[in-house]
Amino acid sequence: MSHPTLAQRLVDALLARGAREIFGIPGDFALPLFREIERDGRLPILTLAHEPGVGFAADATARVRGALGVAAVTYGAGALNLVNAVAGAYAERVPLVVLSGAPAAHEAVSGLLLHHQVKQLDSQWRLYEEITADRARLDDLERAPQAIARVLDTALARSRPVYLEIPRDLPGQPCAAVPAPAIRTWDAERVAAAADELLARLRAARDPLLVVGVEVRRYGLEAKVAELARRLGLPVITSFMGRGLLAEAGIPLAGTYLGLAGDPELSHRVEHSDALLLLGVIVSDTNFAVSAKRIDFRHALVAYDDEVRVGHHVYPELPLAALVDALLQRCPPQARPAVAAPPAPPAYPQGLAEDDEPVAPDDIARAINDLFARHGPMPIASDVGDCLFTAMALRPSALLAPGYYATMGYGVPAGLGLQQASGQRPLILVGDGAFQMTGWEIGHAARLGLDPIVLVFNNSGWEMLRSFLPEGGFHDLGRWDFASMAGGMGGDGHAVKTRAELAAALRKALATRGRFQLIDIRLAPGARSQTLQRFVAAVKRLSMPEPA
Ligand SMILES: Cc1ncc(Cc2csc(CCOP(=O)(O)OP(=O)(O)O)c2C)c(N)n1
Ligand SMILES: [Mg+2]
Repeated sequence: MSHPTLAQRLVDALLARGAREIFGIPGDFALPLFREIERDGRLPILTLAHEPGVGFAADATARVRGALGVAAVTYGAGALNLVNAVAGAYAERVPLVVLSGAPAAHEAVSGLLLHHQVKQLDSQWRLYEEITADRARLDDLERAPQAIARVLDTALARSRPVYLEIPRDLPGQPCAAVPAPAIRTWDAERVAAAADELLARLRAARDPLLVVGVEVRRYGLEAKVAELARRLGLPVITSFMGRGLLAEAGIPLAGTYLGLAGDPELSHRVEHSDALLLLGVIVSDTNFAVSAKRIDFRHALVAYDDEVRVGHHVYPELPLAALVDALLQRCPPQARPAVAAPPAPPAYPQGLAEDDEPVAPDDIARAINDLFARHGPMPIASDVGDCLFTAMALRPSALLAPGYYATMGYGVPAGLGLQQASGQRPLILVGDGAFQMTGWEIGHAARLGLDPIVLVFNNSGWEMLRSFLPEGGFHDLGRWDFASMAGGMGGDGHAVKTRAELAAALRKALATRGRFQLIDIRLAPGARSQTLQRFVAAVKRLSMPEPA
């Protein structure tokens, strides 16, 4: 029996921390790593066309499972192509592992400039420091096991991307075992003090509210947080980024806070609550910028990024999971303090008129809500653009979207990763502009055994940008016929203009398995969702100084 190799030990460690596949594109600096991983056979390598897609797909698998997602690339051109997806994973708290091939030690000292090299041989190493929570160069086989364990455990503990650089002469070399996943520890007394203070504030409040954000999913806490909301009798609101959270937790959601762009009653309650508990919420402009009344976060109760703030009290190094457990321990099931009735759940638009009227974005929301009402919710991957604003009008369902980092190109690759990780057929919402970036990854769906339903909001331009700055011819993209391209990529295309055609295409797509379905929705130029229109009006209102 030959001694286990560095690659096999790396696969052991990734499997032990929840990875179940690797998305990747090799290059000569990564071929030995790919060969050793394929020989090992426990982590399938799923290849795509372009590294941004690799990163977004791996990101989606991490979000779905609440475990490590893995992207493997070559040194230089590959790893630098991946940067934007990794940056998005950092901003949105995703435990994405980057495996990059690298020159062998003897090449590094050859005195030659190496192909794919940028400024210095370690330029890539330095670039990745800024977009990862930890990194290691596995160039010393004695120290590699500890380094791998430290870096992968950091990815999970901080729910952030990490980077491992593997010189191409080492993947097949014998290597000792990697330590098992570390068990997180924390200061129990500190957790108790934070939980006691939080509960005292909530129980003394006139209108306590719970807002849930991305960390609740990243740390697998949706069920516990739903139970906590039940026991505390707290209305549950999601942040813009947290849309889709607790959708399957069997708890009435009061809606999504969108400030001036959202439900006025809900926004008013959030902005005037005297005990706003933010669990795992990124306090960002996309979540809170369009507030009519600036929320004073100094008086909010904020638990985010391993820190709990109660007014001016700060409790550091305090994992969200530990806090939630401590709160549950202090609120036995029978305790249910009386609090004001939760806001009425939002009414989701449905009942699409199947007529010859041209499709508008809100008709797409109606059609999807009708579909969910008939067949149950489907998981959704959404790109950036009006499709994401339209998604705010959908009935609750699992939603993957770059709501904070807001990069285009996420939707289609993430939909592939979503179906790969969940086994559930997803809907993918994507604009024509974003589809032009990474939508072509859909051509790999058949080979990977995936069959998403893709809804292209084809409005012939960058409509979201145009809504912010109408003048300028640089928003126009021309009308692309995506429907006719689907067949050549192994799927079925449906070009629709009217609401009746949209409803029929959705029914046909739902009934067709084994081939991706692309519904090319020819929107009238300038057609926008109500949510986007309200968002733009809110931004304009807030950016205009109040008249004297
Ligand atoms: C990688 C990247 N480059 C540019 C931009 C900036 C942007 C934000 S929204 C947008 C237009 C999106 O057009 P699309 O047709 O997809 O959707 P729609 O607005 O509904 O028509 C751009 C160019 C971002 N966010 N990410
Ligand atoms: Mg567009």
